[in-house]
Amino acid sequence: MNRIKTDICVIGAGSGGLSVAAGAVLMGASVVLLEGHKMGGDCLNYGCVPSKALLHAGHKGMGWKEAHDHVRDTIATIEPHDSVERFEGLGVQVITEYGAFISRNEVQAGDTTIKARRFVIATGSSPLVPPIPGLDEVPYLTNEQIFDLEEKPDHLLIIGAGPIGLEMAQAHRRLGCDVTVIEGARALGKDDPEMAAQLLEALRDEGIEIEEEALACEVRGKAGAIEVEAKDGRIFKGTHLLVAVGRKANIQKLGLEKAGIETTRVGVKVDEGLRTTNRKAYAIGDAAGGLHFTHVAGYHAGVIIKSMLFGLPSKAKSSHIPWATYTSPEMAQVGLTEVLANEAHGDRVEVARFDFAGNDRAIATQQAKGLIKVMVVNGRPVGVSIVGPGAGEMINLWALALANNLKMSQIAAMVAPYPTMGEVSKRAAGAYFSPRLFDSPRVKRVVGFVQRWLP
Ligand SMILES: Cc1cc2nc3c(=O)[nH]c(=O)nc-3n(C[C@H](O)[C@H](O)[C@H](O)COP(=O)(O)OP(=O)(O)OC[C@H]3O[C@@H](n4cnc5c(N)ncnc54)[C@H](O)[C@@H]3O)c2cc1C
Ligand SMILES: NC(=O)c1ccc[n+]([C@@H]2O[C@H](COP(=O)([O-])OP(=O)(O)OC[C@H]3O[C@@H](n4cnc5c(N)ncnc54)[C@H](O)[C@@H]3O)[C@@H](O)[C@H]2O)c1
Repeated sequence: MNRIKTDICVIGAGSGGLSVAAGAVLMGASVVLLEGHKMGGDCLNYGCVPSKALLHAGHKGMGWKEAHDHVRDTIATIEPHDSVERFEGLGVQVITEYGAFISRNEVQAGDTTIKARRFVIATGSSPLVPPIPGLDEVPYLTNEQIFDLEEKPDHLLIIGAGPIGLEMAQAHRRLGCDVTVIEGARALGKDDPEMAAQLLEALRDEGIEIEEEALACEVRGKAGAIEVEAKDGRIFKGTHLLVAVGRKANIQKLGLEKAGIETTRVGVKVDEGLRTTNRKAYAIGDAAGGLHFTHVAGYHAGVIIKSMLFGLPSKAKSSHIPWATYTSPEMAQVGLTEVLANEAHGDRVEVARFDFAGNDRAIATQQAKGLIKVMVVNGRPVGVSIVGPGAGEMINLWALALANNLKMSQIAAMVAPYPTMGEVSKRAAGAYFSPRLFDSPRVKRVVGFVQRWLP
């Protein structure tokens, strides 16, 4: 039995845990990092990276085998960055075992007991498998198996039309599969309905069946012949089944009760500074149960490093966190949607819109279908929704604006190169000021007066 003492023990080497470990060790703390499965976590192995690689393969029209080789090559190219070797090179002590608390300040990992001044729970999440009758008797896939499918499904059924369901729907459709998505409520329910409608129309136009208000209630069949029955009796038939109905935090086997760490319905209970009910322990990323994104796990890492290493007050916010769905067209959001902005700010919300049809580059490159909406309160953006080609890149500007509480006048003051798709952001800011400048009798009076007197 080994015993180790360290400043910081990080449990989980995914997006969040790796960022904490690297940051903390480079700033002088001693760090032990525990990983029970694959370095890089969900994002590298079963999430962001393979899904974006498979979508790319679909967009490029690759064949099934080529597409899956591309997925494997992409992971292999990025893997060294997240590897045990790299982290040991940085000075982190990596233990490739699952860890669990045995007391308030000790974690057991294999035959090693780690006593640390601070712990970080960065154990991520797993696919939620709902208790749908019959599901446990048919072969089904989750994000942990779908990227390893050797054979091409003739007809992929997908339960859940969130980002996982729809990204996988488009990737598989473009790789030549029939695809039916079965959604219990509204597809892309967390996004702006007007934006989602444009994306759903595009997906349906390429032959993806998306059935909304179809709560899956029973699953039957066998490999190659699967049936999903919805609550209203509709029956969907396919050869393969992907379950993509959300996530559950990996917190069951952590011995949290031994450390006095409480949980909620969605993850570890944390305060604004991501501290758990045990003051020595923090929880970040998917394990903390909030927004499930790699960049959120990375942001959380920064928040707790400030507090753990420097003892400074530090709070995690979510009002400036962007996200994107990487279908074609893409859809992106930061801050409040129009509905949420209206709920929060009522009549004070003004919505500035600009259609991609008015963007010259979009016209020239045949990508003129898309929309940006900016929700503005007192001259500052509080939310931005974009659907269209490159939406995930365009949202960066607005993520900067919301993170720094910039004004619309500062966006309007930016000169954007012509012709770029990114000009839509400036034009949206322009749309906010246009009525104030061009429809204002006062402005017209002032200009008339000045013109009479100017030499
Ligand atoms: C299909 C899919 C696509 C996605 N696409 C995107 C995207 O495009 N953009 C985006 O921002 N997000 C995306 N996400 C979400 C993103 O993957 C997660 O939000 C992110 O990985 C969370 O990081 P994390 O560090 O909290 O957890 P993870 O990356 O899951 O890492 C947790 C690690 O902890 C390990 N672990 C668990 N328990 C223990 C233990 N007891 N001891 C030791 N180790 C343990 C696990 O093995 C794992 O390696 C996607 C997710 C999926 C499923
Ligand atoms: N591009 C990205 O950034 C990206 C991509 C994929 C995943 N992710 C992250 O992963 C998380 C999980 O994604 P997800 O798509 O699994 O979850 P989700 O919660 O976003 O969507 C799941 C959908 O399944 C539906 N559903 C639930 N039970 C059902 C049933 N019995 N029958 C039919 N429909 C049912 C829900 O109504 C919901 O619309 C996302 O919230 C996101 O944070 C991000």
